[in-house]
Amino acid sequence: MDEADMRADLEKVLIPEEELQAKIRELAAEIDRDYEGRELLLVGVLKGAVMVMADLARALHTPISMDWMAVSSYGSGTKSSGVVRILKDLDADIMGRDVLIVEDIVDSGLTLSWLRSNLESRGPASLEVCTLLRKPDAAKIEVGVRYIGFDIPNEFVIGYGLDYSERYRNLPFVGTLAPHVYGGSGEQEA
Ligand SMILES: O=P(O)(O)OC[C@H]1O[C@H](OP(=O)(O)OP(=O)(O)O)[C@H](O)[C@@H]1O
Ligand code: HPA
Ligand SMILES: [Mg+2]
Repeated sequence: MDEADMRADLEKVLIPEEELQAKIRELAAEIDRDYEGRELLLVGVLKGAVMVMADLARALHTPISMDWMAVSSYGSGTKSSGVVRILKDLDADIMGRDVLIVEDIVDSGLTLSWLRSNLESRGPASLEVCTLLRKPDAAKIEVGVRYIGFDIPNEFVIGYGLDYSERYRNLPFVGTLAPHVYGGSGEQEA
């Protein structure tokens, strides 16, 4: 698939690149203020959070380390299965550390809710969450999220780390997928 094909699969651009980057700088400034004098462990959730993690980490002045977890609840489709599997665990022990989970999106909240309690049980000094996107109308469970980039409508989105069947993660903006790509309305089923 070439770039023209990829763009033909797009329905619309929801958040342009410049807006994403400006928001990440805002979030970083807020995080810098909140963690002044401390050191942060950023925990990126693979693979979707790779882009947010890379840009957020570079916008922060707070000293950070990075670690990664891979969990999967979506498989290749557009609906959360609700079953969370650890595909790759953290390398580091987070006991006594200030930990910030970095996510691309909180959709049903099932992934994050599970991840938050999993990491909480490992005894960090503090545990907060930063997500670029959140879908308030899709929430099946409420999860505490301290830093939120954008609240978006309940549509399946792609780009800037977000995939549909592993594609489109490298788009520099967030967009919605044309229904012809997956034969759906775009609304996620409950
Ligand atoms: O709030 P939820 O409904 O649980 O959905 C959010 C999660 O789903 C996506 O990950 P996915 O399982 O697709 O893996 P990926 O990051 O590798 O694409 C996304 O990156 C979040 O981690
Ligand atoms: O809207 C979405 N797009 C891509 N991946 C996702 N994972 C949860 N929600 C989404
Ligand atoms: Mg995915």
